[in-house]
Amino acid sequence: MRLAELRLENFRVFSSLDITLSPGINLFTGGNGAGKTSILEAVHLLSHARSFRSANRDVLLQEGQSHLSVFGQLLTGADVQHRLGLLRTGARWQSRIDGTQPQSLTELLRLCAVVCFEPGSHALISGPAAERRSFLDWGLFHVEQDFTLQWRRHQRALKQRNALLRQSPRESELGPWDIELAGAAVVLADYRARYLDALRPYLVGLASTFLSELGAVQLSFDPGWNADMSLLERLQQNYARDIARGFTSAGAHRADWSLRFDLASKREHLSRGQEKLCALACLLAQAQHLAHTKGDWPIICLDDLASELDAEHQALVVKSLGLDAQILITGTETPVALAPLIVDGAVRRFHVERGSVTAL
Ligand SMILES: Nc1ncnc2c1ncn2[C@@H]1O[C@H](COP(=O)(O)OP(=O)(O)OP(=O)(O)O)[C@@H](O)[C@H]1O
Repeated sequence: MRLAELRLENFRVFSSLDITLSPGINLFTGGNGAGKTSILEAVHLLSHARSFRSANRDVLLQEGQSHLSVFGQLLTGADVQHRLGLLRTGARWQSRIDGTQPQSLTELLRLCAVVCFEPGSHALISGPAAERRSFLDWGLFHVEQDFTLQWRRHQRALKQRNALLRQSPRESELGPWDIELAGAAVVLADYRARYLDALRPYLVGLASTFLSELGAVQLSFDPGWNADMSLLERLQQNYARDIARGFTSAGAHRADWSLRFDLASKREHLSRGQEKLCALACLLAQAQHLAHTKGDWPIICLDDLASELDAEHQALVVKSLGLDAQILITGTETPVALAPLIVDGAVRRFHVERGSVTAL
């Protein structure tokens, strides 16, 4: 899929922006604070309904303005066209698909898939487990129709059980919620384990290309509870502890996964640059898997590529990008790895300067 056009109004430094994007590589260069990352942030917003740099969507609104909009004309691999919009008026956010308001924002997010590598992406490797869970869950949202339903069922059961735990319940009162929660958690764990299995060949390939010095890579999955007993038994065994703490201590909400290299057995053995390459391998593996399962590449955003990776790794990354994928890259300078592609005319270049963008 690709964005043919991106329009922004009152989005961060951009009062008004309207750009036509190439279906292939798009490069945005400009000085610090020009607004390059904000363009990728807007594209990411159409896919995730949140920014990758702040949990607070209010900061996206241009200082002093009361409304903002992000509009994208999306073309899918099957040549289907959609006009996607996210609007904020006052404190209210609304979504639009082809001019009408969908029943839920999920409909819009399902249409547009964007994978984004940015300076904070190393959190996927070194950050909390929640980062890695949402990586799996985002991929599953796009490849498994039923996943969202199951995820919501699990969230509901967890919320109810936790609410009950805070009221010092009798053990018998927890029973029905244990059954509901354990049932939903087992389904989620199964989805997640299978998804990680499906990613494995892509991830192993990319990780060994980007990080060949670290030897073979192993992937492991932790569903969020020990396999020595069922989750239902575990929940029952943890009653006293869960009631004392007021929350459920084991289950799919504690799931995690990890990558381990033969020659760097602990995560702490990785340099910051290696963590970033590892995260990039995960994100591109997710993009490749999505392309092969859905027959359509997600849009790939690479923020500040040249300052994140050395020239050798930039070249490896550029080589491993899907030829059919739309790619948006930012940088204060042109990344060296893109120079040959620019000579071939394969890159559409834009100059960004404090809130305005010029196609070069
Ligand atoms: N809500 C806002 N309203 C107005 N301007 C904003 C808002 N949020 C950020 N800015 C401005 O937008 C610019 C930041 O843009 P962005 O982070 O996209 O720049 P960049 O080109 O990626 O910079 P760098 O190369 O330094 O990372 C800054 O000039 C900042 O002051």
